[in-house]
Amino acid sequence: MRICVLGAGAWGTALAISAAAHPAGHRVVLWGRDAAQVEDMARSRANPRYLAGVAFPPSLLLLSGDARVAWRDADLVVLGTPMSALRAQLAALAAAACAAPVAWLCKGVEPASGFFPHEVQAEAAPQLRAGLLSGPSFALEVAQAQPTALVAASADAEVRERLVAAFHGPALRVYGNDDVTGVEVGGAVKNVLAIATGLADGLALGLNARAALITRGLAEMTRLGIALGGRAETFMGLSGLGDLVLTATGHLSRNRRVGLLLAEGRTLDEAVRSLGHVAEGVNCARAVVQRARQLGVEMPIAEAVVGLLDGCLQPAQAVAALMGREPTQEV
Ligand SMILES: NC(=O)C1=CN([C@@H]2O[C@H](COP(=O)(O)OP(=O)(O)OC[C@H]3O[C@@H](n4cnc5c(N)ncnc54)[C@H](O)[C@@H]3O)[C@@H](O)[C@H]2O)C=CC1
Ligand SMILES: O=C(CO)COP(=O)(O)O
Repeated sequence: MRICVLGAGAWGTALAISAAAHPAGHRVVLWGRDAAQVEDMARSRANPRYLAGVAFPPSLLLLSGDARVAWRDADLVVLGTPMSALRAQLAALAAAACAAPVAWLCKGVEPASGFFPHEVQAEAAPQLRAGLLSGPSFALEVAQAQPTALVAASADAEVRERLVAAFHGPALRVYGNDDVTGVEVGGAVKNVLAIATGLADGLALGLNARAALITRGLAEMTRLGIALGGRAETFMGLSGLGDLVLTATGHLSRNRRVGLLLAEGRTLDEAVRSLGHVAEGVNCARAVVQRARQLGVEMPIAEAVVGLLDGCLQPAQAVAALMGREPTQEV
């Protein structure tokens, strides 16, 4: 299969490495917008800026310049860019009449519209055959071929099958799911919740607090997802509970790291700048909460994260606000 990955950050590069090493012998092109970075990668056969210490398989092709040259022969186009690039990339693919299935990797909500990725696609590029990959997957571990399970979500069975054929392999299990809304809500909300657990851990609030945040956070994610049309069981799966546990507890998470840095007293700007990578939870927390409010869905943990990010709440006030809520039923 000919696979084109657009976006040479951590996750796009990791999946390109994984696909290029696949026993099926896929022909994989990794496209990056920064010509100098792509030149360096082609020379060093690695992406030290985003994935230090991982060598590229010999067959991986690197390209920059006109993205159409990279994807025009592809059987599958993968968008390895953040949420902020999604609308423009989809519109460009649709305008150039891309016939191959397109799958995005970004996890979040568009800040201006409050749209989840499939809603952006429905508006910007409805003619594309589309889907996404999600689930608990730190880029570095996938690039190192450590065992990982992902979800390929699409309403279109052929798109799901294409994603499975492209990526399912010895170190990567890829499960299909037609609940696109549920999978996307899990991926977006877990990033917001990871900021909360990072903050709690940074403040040394204890393991009980972390478990409470994860569990009640899962309840918030599930309430929002069901209100948007997702299925309850999706939130108990890889893109829900699975990715929430990984991101809320794993030291490789950028979103969790933002919470840890805020707990140290760093400003949000300092925290985000020090990452050198995108932290989607920072960009989309407010839009997630606004979407929930419109639907009458209660998300107190996500609301507290927004208060912290906006500077309206200090960490101790956020904890007091959550602990001071009226007693209520668990379910
Ligand atoms: N890193 C990870 O472990 C995982 C990341 N994701 C998601 O994948 C998305 C990308 O994340 P990362 O690769 O980690 O981010 P990153 O911060 O490592 O890299 C982002 C890349 O996108 C490029 N980019 C940004 N805007 C662009 C545009 N308009 N056109 C072309 N390239 C553009 C940047 O130059 C950079 O190379 C995010 O939504 C993230 O939540 C999902 C699963 C795992
Ligand atoms: O989505 C991820 C793992 O599944 C990566 O999470 P972070 O963006 O917080 O690093």
